[in-house]
Formats: sequence, structure tokens, C-alpha cells
Amino acid sequence: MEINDIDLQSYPGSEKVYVDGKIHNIKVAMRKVSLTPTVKIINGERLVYENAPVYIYDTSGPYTDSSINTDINKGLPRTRESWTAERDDLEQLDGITSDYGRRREADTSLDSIRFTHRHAPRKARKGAAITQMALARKGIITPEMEYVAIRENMNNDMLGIKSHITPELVREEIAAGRAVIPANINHPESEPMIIGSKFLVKLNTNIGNSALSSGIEEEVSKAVWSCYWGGDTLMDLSTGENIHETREWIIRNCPVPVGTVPVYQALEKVNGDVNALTWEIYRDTLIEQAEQGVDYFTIHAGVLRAHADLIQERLTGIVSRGGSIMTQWTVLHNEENFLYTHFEDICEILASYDVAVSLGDGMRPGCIHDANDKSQFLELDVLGELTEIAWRHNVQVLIEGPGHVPMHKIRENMDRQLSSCHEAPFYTLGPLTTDIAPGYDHITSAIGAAQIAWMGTAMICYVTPKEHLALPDLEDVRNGVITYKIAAHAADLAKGHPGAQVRDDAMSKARYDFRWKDQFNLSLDPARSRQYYVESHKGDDRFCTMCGPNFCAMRISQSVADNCVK
Ligand SMILES: C[C@H]1O[C@@H](n2cnc3c(N)ncnc32)[C@H](O)[C@@H]1O
Ligand SMILES: Cc1ncc(COP(=O)(O)O)c(N)n1
Ligand code: SF4
Ligand SMILES: [Zn+2]
Repeated sequence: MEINDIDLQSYPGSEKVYVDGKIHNIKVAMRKVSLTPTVKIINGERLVYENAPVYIYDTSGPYTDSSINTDINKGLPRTRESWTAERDDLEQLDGITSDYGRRREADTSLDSIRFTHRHAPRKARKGAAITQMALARKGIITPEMEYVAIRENMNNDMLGIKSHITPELVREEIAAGRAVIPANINHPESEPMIIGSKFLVKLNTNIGNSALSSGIEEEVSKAVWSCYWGGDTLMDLSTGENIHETREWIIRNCPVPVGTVPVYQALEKVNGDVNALTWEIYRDTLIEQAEQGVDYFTIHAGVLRAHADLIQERLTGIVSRGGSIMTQWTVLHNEENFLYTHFEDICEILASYDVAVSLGDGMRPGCIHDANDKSQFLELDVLGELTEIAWRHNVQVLIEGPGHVPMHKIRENMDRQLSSCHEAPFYTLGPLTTDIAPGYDHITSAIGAAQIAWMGTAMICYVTPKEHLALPDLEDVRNGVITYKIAAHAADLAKGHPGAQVRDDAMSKARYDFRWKDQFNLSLDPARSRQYYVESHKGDDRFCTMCGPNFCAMRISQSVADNCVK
């Protein structure tokens, strides 16, 4: 297989650099953008001032390291494997454990689509508490914790910028449950990242096939493309064919943590018949996916039988797939949700691979009319109960949030999440701030995402222009990611993340100096900004076609400033 339909060379003027760890033998990847000097001619004299390079948080992984030959048939380097090689709390299994995984392995008809560079899975030794949370609580700063501390600081100490983000702060936040490092021991290709309100706001992207489209190559392309543009985590929400094999390809080639919603595949295994779903099938699916390396599971365990009736009052009922499936199951069986009744069992499984749980918002509002209603907040309270159970098992927790919420109702979501869920990181889908713009829902939702992130939401889940309309393609993934980078960064600035403004200031200076190339190279989407400038540019570099030479305010302003220089 090959991915040759995406261009991974569109960050000109930039190179991959690595910052060494001080506690552990680790190398933290960043992207360094080199800038041209500022040149001024004052009273006939040519003055040249160097501009310091800007270090950028980089999620693109080995794909942008020219010294690494990536081949999706082999998968990415398994860097994190060596970090845990010495640990005596982990064991290598002889093969995979899940019944389903074994059946797929034995099925020769799948040979043509199988990822062949397989590795035996690892697991916690019996009784060992191995999660990042367990280790943090023991006072241990893991390589992952040091990695994210360095990564968050973007090498800004070189500029003299002080930061409170230290490996010890990371450890404290993980131990307290206020932050999560999704890092399944079976996904050593993933570069550690942290989700928590004291850290940079992160964005998740969703990809995956559906019954009506997409092959493995296309999904791997979307995954790599999402990381390339800045996605911090990736959810494989496949519901179509060959989910198991597609996921193996994605994980082996994905440099960021991968999340899934296991009930989607469980439902696929019973041919879409909700009535036939069982705890046993679900459990086997958890083990199957945990051994492949999924870093976090969305689990809709807060959807209760008693809440099913409340949806009658809504305009759009349940819009969460997982929520609708589990609600239907509780009603058909007239029993409590098995994800709720088996939650302790689920935590035991997750803890042995360090899979984080993302408590799904099965009752999230799917329209402005339904925002902040009773069923939504009743579920949030249940998620709070489940958070405490998960933490008792040292399972790291995220809380999923809405959905569709008008701006004046966003604050209440954040406040209630904080009070109900014990400060576990919040992870929201948008929220979309109006229902009237299908085709532009990356924007309706980024407005809400920026606000809720500013209020403290730790990760925002992107929405693409295809929301409510179709399965997103590569161009939608790019537009969704860039739109959400904007929302996340706007929140980082407002929250005062140390050094967040360095890139803005460098951009603005480049703009004022008419250093166009630097302006493009510093931008979130260099290719697009360059294209817009170049296609209308008229020869002189000291203005653009927006105002023209005599009305270029920056040019006039500069000549005023330069003439004042004594
Ligand atoms: C919960 C959210 O997940 C997204 N979603 C669901 N399935 C997919 C998919 N295959 N690809 C991309 N996004 C998806 C939609 O944006 C939905 O609103
Ligand atoms: C932020 C976010 N992203 C994805 C999902 C999963 O989808 P669903 O709840 O529709 O199964 C979710 N619940 N919340
Ligand atoms: S996005 Fe499409 S398939 Fe999904 S719930 Fe809405 S209408 Fe149904
Ligand atoms: Zn919607």
C-alpha cells in the first residue's frame, strides 16, 4: 500500500529539530522555522537585524524528518518501546488474546489487506499498576511526562521566557486526574502529548470509513494528513468494512494517540442488531483493540435506562451514535446499560494496557433547542461517579461534552463539568453555536470551541465542513484541522500559555517588514497564504493588492517611524 495523494512537503523554511531530555534519554521533536533578517535603509545606511527562529509544536511525527524513510507497509519507528524495555511491570504476550482478533488472524482471505509487520502485544504483569496515573501517584516522573513538559515549552527558554510547566507539574496533574497522557503500551509509535487545562489546548480529529465508502489507503492518508496539519489525537470512527485491519494500519502509522468507540465495532460484529449486543462481545472488543494499541476508548457508560424517556422532550432526540445504540439496548432489554453495570470490569482491562477512558456524552444536545437540558446534565452527573471509579483503578479519564450549544449557554457547560466531574479534563465536540449553516459547521463549531477552550476545556474535537452532510475527505480534514488550530491557539493566547504569543509576534513583525516568505512560513497553512498573495501580486513587494502602494498603511507608518529615528 502507498499514500501518494498527500503532499507532506508544504512547510518551507522549516526543519525538524530535537530537544534532549534531562532526566530520561529522550528526544523531543519540534519544528524550527528559520526567518530572514529585517533589513532597513535609514539615511542611506543599510541596517540588518537577525530574527530568531521560531519553534513550533509539531504533531507530524517522522513524516517531516528528512532523515527518516517512512513506509506505511512497515509502520513508524517504535521509539517508545525502548523507554519501557527495562520495566519489570510489563510482560510480552505470546500472541493476541481476543477471540475475534485470533479469528481474523487465521482468516487467509484477509491476507491481501493485512498489515504484516506484526508485534506481539504487551500487558501489565498480574497485579502491577502500570498506567501513567499509577506511576504519577507513586511519585515517578516517566519519560512520557518529561517528554510532554519539554514539548509544551516549545524551546522558549532560549528566548528567556519563563514557564511553570515542569516534569513535576505534569506528574502532579496526572496524579490528580486533572491531565491525561494517552499512551497505550502497545502504541510505541506515538509521541507523548498531554491533555489538561494547564497545558496547550489540544484538538482531536475524526476519520474512519463508513458502510458507504473509503478503503484502507484512504483512511491512512487521512490519518497522516490530520497529523501533518496539527491534529493532536486521532479518532478512528470506522463503522464500515474491515474495521480491525483498517485500525491496525492506522495505529502502526500514526504518531499521535488514537481513540476509538469500541461499541461501533461490537455492533458491526452482530451485523448492526442492537438487541444482539452482549457484554461478552464488547469485552472481547476492548481486549482486541487494547492489544492493537488504541490509546483511549469512548465509552457511553453514563447513558442510563431511566434517562431514555427524557428524550421525548427533545427536538432531535439522541445524536450520539454510541448514546443512541446504548439507549436502544437498555429499552429493548429493559435492563441497565451493561457499560454502566460492568464499569469496574472495563477499568480493569483498560488499566492493564494504559488505555484512557473518554466518558462519552451519549445525551449531548444535537441542536440549539436541546442545549443544556435535563437529560444532558443528568448524564454528566453519572460521568462524575464513573470518573471516581476509574481513578480508583488508576485509569486516566477524559469527559466528553457537547455538541450544539448557543454562546450564552456555553459557560454553564464548563461550570457543571467542573463541579460534577472532579476536574477531569473536558473534551468537547465544538460546540456548534448555531444550526443554520450546514457546509460551514467547521466555523459554527470553532466559535464555540474557542470559547469553551478559553474557559478551560482541555481538548476540542474538530468538526469538518461536511458535518451533517457526508463523510469528510482529505480536503475536509485539512480545513477542519486548520480551523481548530485557530480555535485552540486563540484560547492559548487568551489563557496566557507561556510563549504562546511568540509565533504571533514573529508573524506580525514579518508582516510589518514585508518579509512575505517568513509570513507564509510562519502561518498555519503556508501553501494557502502564499497562493493568495502570489496570484495577485504586482511586482513591488512593499504592499499587496488589498490597498495598493499609496494606501498601504503599514508602508506609510513605517516611513513615518523610520524618519523619526535619529
Ligand atoms: C461525533 C462526531 O464524530 C464525527 N464522525 C463520526 N464518524 C466519522 C467518520 N467516519 N469520519 C469523520 N468524522 C466522523 C462527526 O463529526 C460526529 O459529529
Ligand atoms: C467529543 C466527542 N467526539 C466523538 C464522540 C463519539 O461519537 P458518538 O457519541 O456519536 O458515538 C463523542 N461522543 N464526543
Ligand atoms: S450525520 Fe447523517 S448519518 Fe449521522 S446522525 Fe446525522 S443524519 Fe444520521
Ligand atoms: Zn450535529
